[in-house]
Amino acid sequence: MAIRETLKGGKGEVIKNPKVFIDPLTVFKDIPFREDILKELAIAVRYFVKNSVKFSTLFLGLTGTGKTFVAMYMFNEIEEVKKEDKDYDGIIQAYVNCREVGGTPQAVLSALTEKLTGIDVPKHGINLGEYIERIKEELMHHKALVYLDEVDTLVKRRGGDIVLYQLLRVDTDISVIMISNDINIRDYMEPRVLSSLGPTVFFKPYDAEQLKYILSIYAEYGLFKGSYNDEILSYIAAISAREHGDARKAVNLLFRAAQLASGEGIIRKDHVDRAITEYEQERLIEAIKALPFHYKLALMASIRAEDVVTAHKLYTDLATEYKQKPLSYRRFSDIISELDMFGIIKVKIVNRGRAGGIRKVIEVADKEKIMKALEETMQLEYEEGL
Ligand SMILES: Nc1ncnc2c1ncn2[C@@H]1O[C@H](COP(=O)(O)OP(=O)(O)OP(=O)(O)O)[C@@H](O)[C@H]1O
Repeated sequence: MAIRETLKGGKGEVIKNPKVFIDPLTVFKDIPFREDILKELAIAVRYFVKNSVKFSTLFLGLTGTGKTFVAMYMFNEIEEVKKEDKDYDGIIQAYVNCREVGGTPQAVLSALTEKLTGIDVPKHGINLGEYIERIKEELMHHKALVYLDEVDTLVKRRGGDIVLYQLLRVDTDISVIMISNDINIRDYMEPRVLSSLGPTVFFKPYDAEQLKYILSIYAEYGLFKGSYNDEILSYIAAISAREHGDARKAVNLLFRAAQLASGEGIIRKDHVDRAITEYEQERLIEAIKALPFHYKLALMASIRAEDVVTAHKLYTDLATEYKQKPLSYRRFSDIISELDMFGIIKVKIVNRGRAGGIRKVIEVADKEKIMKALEETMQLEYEEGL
């Protein structure tokens, strides 16, 4: 019976329109707290379209500060303006997430060429200059606006910044918006790349007040009236502003809490607390999946062992099993300390009393979940040759 109620979405339902949370760009008419950035960008785009003044810009800011949101909003607005203003007719837009396509210069350039020309291009066996040539050819009669998201993954690859340089300097009408959440991205660029890069736009973290306002819009469009109150929004906003003002976290927490409250008609603090616990666990799993291979081996050994000495023995066996040269005890100990600092494991120093010396005892919470995450990624990495 309860399932039928849930299927029908009747009494006690909290979420009016989930699309607001899943695809917010379909709802947001403008983007609060990012109006100035959007206006400046719109002016640059207009000069580019109407007066052929090329531009490039770097959106820089921590995660969840609205960089991709602003870029995609602009993308959509330009597509709309195309319908009204003839000058925009010949504009081609291409959005590429550098990490998602693989991050290498080859992968990014082939994805970009494909998007700009609309033709499949080989992903291997063709040199980088040829991609640029194909882009140039296509852009003899068009102008292109290129969005390179997570561009830090490209820049950190060998030759990655040179690809950017070529794109920025190519003798065609191409403007580039780059997006990065790595604040140090510019340290990875050669001086000549840096000097051809346009201005950097900083996305400041939202404060609790701003996050609350943002949440109130999601709640207004996405939730039923009366299913939330001011305190709940303030609570989520305060928590999301604590590390840094991450709107993604705030919106996710509200959506998850609303799902947990489904059937109960109102979001309570304990729904939010459960959503936070889940969120933190997911983050931990993500962090574990992103660890370097030997850290994963060390973590796996730590789960099975009680102290650091035993863990090192197990680690050595594991490394051999995975055909890796084991690291020394000293280096292993450093890794263990780092895992402790990340909060993934806990190392406690226990005095052995009269026998002398100390024993470093390892404690790991959520062993099963961590093990599962490790097994999933390690096998893959191993098969792909690390
Ligand atoms: N000003 C805003 N108004 C409404 N929602 C926002 C705003 N800023 C961010 N968001 C929400 O936060 C989510 C994350 O933002 P976005 O994808 O732009 O992050 P980002 O800065 O690109 O971070 P990352 O570097 O992690 O990709 C968006 O999908 C959107 O739901």
